[in-house]
Amino acid sequence: MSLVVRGGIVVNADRRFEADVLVDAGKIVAVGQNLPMPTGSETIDAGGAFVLPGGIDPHTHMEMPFMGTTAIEDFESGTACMLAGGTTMLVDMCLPASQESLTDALDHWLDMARKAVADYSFHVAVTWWSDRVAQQMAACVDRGINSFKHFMAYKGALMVDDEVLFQSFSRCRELGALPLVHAENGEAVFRMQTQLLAQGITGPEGHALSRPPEVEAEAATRAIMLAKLTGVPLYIVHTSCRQVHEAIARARADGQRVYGEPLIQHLTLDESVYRDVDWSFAAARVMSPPFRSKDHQKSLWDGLLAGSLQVVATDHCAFTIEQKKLGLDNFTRIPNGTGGLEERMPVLWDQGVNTGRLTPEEFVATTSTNIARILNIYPRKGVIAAGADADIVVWDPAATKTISSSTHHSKLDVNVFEGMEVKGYPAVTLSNGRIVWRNGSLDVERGRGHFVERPPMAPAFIAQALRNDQTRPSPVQRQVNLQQTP
Ligand SMILES: NC(=O)NCCC(=O)O
Ligand SMILES: [Zn+2]
Ligand SMILES: [Zn+2]
Repeated sequence: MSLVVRGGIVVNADRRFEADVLVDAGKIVAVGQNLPMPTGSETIDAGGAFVLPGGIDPHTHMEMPFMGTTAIEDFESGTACMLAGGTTMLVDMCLPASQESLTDALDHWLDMARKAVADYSFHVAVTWWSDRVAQQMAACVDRGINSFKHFMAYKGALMVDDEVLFQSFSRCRELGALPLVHAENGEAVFRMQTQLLAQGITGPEGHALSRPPEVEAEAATRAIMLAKLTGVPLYIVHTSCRQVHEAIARARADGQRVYGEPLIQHLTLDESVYRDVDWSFAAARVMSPPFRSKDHQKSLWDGLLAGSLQVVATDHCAFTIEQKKLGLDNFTRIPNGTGGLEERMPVLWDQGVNTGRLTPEEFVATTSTNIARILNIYPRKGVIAAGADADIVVWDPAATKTISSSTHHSKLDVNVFEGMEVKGYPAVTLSNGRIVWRNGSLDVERGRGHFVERPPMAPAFIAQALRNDQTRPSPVQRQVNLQQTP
């Protein structure tokens, strides 16, 4: 069915303008003023509100098996709650176990995601290495995956060493696929955890103490150098601190394509939570990297403004208080992860746009357009333009809401933004041309989401390939004159 979003101000990453948006068969078919209405089409009156491309959250963990339990958000509840907050696509982490085939894991994640109510894609993790993994990476690329995740932390579980990083980054370069890293030195974390436990520190404060910014900075710098050596762009997930932001900015100033992804949690919540006397309150906020000081937060905001950090994500990984209690007497066993899928856009608008840190255009860039470009799905996603998927948010900058676990749509029993008042909220969300959120209620259908295939060789890779070619090592041609050799 066709519909028209009338009377709004379209905001794309490059500009804003008054326009109607005509939608048919799940696609935007025209953007302009006084568009003719096809007979029988529905009208959504935007009433002067902003009309934005739907958000893309490039970092989530639905149903993730982790630390002896499984994250409770599933693809149905996760994609539903994100629509309520204006996000219309997520990219989840598909995690093969050690020795498991990457394509088998991809099949498993595709199967779990069948119930999604909105669009999704996957980064596939490389958790071990062999020639078979190199072949399976190519098979994943053939199936629409153009990014591979590497964990430099979680010793004894997902963590990989420098050999795997070097091999996998090199393979990514051959395939035109983007390597992602969780940058924390897992060995240093493990040693510090052991020391802290020996000192009798067993509560959630130990989590933050065992993962200071230095463990993140060391790993991020190492990954950046390995990306330089292997000639591949790099994406650093959950960039949480000044040191990593500065390492990314330095690398970019030095001609490397490195992307940084702060989370909405790290931008707005600080480390004081881990010293709360209420164990459940502190444990609910345990995630890696941990929340940081206000100085680090400022650096992340500055990075978004400067363009040295490009994307705001959530790393939505939902564990209930009951699940967190696995670590009641040992912080190293508290399942790591927090939620944010539904809150990312409103909190970023409230603390970014309403404070003048971001323009509405920069808000669109950091929640949608930049990641669509990085993941090579632009302009299908990330823009309000003819031909794009009709993932559209009518954004009311005057709407207010107090965030609470009692009203959110996630399966979680806590909300790390509990009590936060935000101004700026989605009035209507369209997913593939269908109204899925209006007047504060969801109207979603299990299985309506599509797997979004992402082709390799994004423009950054084509440019990088040229540079790699021009800087290819070459042998010295020598004339060997045996007669003159003594
Ligand atoms: N971030 C976190 O604490 N949990 C999810 C797994 C990961 O991304 O490291
Ligand atoms: Zn991580
Ligand atoms: Zn994650």
